[in-house]
Amino acid sequence: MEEIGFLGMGIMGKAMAMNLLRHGFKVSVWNRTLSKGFCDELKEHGASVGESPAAVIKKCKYTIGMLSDPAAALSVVFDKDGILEEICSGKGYIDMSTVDAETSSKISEAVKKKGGSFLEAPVSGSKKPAEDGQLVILSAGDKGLYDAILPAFDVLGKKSFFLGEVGNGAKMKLVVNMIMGSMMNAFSEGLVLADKSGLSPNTLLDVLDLGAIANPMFKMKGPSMIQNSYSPAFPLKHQQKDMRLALALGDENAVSMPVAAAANEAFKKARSTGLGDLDFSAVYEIFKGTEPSSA
Ligand SMILES: NC(=O)C1=CN([C@@H]2O[C@H](COP(=O)(O)OP(=O)(O)OC[C@H]3O[C@@H](n4cnc5c(N)ncnc54)[C@H](OP(=O)(O)O)[C@@H]3O)[C@@H](O)[C@H]2O)C=CC1
Ligand SMILES: O=CC(=O)O
Repeated sequence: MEEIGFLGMGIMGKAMAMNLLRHGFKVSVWNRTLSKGFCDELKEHGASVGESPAAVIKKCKYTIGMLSDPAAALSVVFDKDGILEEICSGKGYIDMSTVDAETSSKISEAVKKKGGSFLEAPVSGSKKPAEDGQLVILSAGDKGLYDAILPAFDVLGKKSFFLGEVGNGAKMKLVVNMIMGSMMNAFSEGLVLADKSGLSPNTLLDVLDLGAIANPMFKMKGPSMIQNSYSPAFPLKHQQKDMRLALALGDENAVSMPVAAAANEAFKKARSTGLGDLDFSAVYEIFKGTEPSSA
C-alpha cells in the first residue's frame, strides 16, 4: 500500500503508527511538539518525519489524524501549514480522534471543498489494544476511502464498522465512552463502599469477575486502582471531554442522562484537583476523598 501519513504521536497515535510500521507499511509522521522525542523513536523504526500536517498530506495519498480533542482536530486542518493547504483530489484524510459530529462535519466539508475525501474513524480500545492491533474502528463518511484504507484498519483493529454518513462514527464513539465513564464511576464507588464496609476490594474484584457484570475494564484497571496506580493509558482529561461531548449530544436530542451527568461532575472534580493527565481510573481518588500517593 502507499505511504500513510500520521498526525499526532500521543499515546494512541504513536502505538498505531508503530503498529503500521511493524506490519511493513511506509509511514510519514508529524507531531506538534517535536521535542517529545516520539518522532525520533518512530524514525528509528523506519518512519519519515514531516515538518507540518501540510507536508505530510503533500507526500501521502492517505493521512490519518489522532489528535486530543475538537480544538486540536480543527487546528491541524484549518491553521497555517494545515491539511487544507495540500489536500486535493485523489487524497484522503482519516480522522481517528474522538470528537463531536459537528467538528467532524466541519472538517469533512472543508476537505471535500478542496476535492479530497474524508472519513471519520474514532476507535474503541486503549493503549494496549492500539499496540496489539485490537482496536474497534467506528468509521463513517466516504465509503471509497473506507475501502481503500481497510488494509491499514485490518492491522490497527480487530473489527471495523462503516456507519454511513459523517457524524455517525463520532456519535457512536461518544455513546460508548459515555457508558464507559459512567461504569468507571460506579466501579469506583463500589470499591470504596467495599473497603469502608470492611470488605476486601481484591475479593470484590474476584466476585465481580465471576458474575454477569464481569468485563475487561474492571479486570484490567481494578488491581492498579487498588494500588493507587494510574499510569495513563486513557488520560482522564480525554474521558471528561468525551462525557462533556456525549452530554451535549444528549442535550441536542433531549435525552435525560442523570448518570452520565453525575459521572461528568466527578471527572471534572478530578481534573480540577490535578488528575487530568493520569489514567481516567484516577477518578477513584475523588470517591476515596484522597490525593493519589503515586502515579
Ligand atoms: N488513550 C486512549 O486510551 C484512547 C484515546 N482515544 C482518543 O484518541 C485521541 C488521542 O488520544 P491520546 O493519544 O490518548 O492523547 P494524547 O494526549 O496522548 O495525545 C494527544 C495528541 O494530540 C496532539 N495535540 C494536542 N493539541 C494539539 C493541537 N492544538 N494541535 C496539534 N496537535 C495537538 C498532541 O500533540 P503534543 O504532543 O504536541 O501535545 C498529541 O500528539 C483523543 O481524541 C482520545 O480521546 C480514543 C480511544 C482510546
Ligand atoms: O476512548 C477510550 C477507550 O478506551 O476506548
